[in-house]
Amino acid sequence: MRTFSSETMEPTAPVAAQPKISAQSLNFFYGAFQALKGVNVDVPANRVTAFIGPSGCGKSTFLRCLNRMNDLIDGTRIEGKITLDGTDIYDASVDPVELRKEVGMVFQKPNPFPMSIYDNIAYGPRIHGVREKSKLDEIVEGSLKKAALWEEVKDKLKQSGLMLSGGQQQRLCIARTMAVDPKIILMDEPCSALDPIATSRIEDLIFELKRDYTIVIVTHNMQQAQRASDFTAFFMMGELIEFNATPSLFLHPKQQRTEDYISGRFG
Ligand SMILES: Nc1ncnc2c1ncn2[C@@H]1O[C@H](COP(=O)(O)OP(=O)(O)OP(=O)(O)O)[C@@H](O)[C@H]1O
Repeated sequence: MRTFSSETMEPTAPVAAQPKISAQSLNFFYGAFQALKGVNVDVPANRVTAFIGPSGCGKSTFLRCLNRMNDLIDGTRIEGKITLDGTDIYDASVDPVELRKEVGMVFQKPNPFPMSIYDNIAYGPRIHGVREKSKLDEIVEGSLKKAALWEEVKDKLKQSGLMLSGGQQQRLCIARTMAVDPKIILMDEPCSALDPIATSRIEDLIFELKRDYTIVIVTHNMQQAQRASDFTAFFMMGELIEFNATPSLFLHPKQQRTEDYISGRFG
């Protein structure tokens, strides 16, 4: 399997794992403004892939294409193809609600629902038809354990999720995402509102989670990309400039613009 830089269409790196998501010739428009230009990338399964690049380069737009969140914005248009396990996610037969169950998302600002910790986690499974109390209990406990939050909250599951610290709230949101059993977790700057200790806990968690999930993380923090990701995609002005294994991209960038960005010459 090969990956390509959109600039050169030359292979940039061999990728060891199977692609979970594949974008081909992806263009994305907000009205007349083209935010993504000819993006080709394979996101490997059970790995962490970081999207980096200067503000406004299209990282979040691309992330939102992966679970069709951009469908919710009026006047947008997409060209090209995105496949998940080989299935075109923009095919008319795909239900975006079902897709978002498979491709969960965690946002920049922790956004627990204004309800109990338990109900935050049980909310998604209930929507998808789980009614049995014992099953919901199992999902709540399992998701909180996976999100490394169980020990801190097991005695206060009836308390509001809004009472937790910022870092705990973000782990609650990660647990909530996992409760509907996704395959992929998209994270849009999940640590930008957190202090260094809470950030470090989320990074440890991301490392643990890649055993079971494919993770894509948008980050402005290049140290975080280096610490937490296996692969990195560098975007600039809507183009994917370079994609490679993270150590290679940071130590031996192939494109001058990647080198300029990671060495802090702009951005
Ligand atoms: N809803 C929208 N309507 C119109 N233009 C938008 C919308 N959202 C984003 N854009 C534009 O698309 C481009 C890419 O934005 P995007 O948020 O994807 O960039 P980003 O790389 O994630 O930026 P940041 O790092 O600042 O979050 C920018 O020029 C932005 O102004």
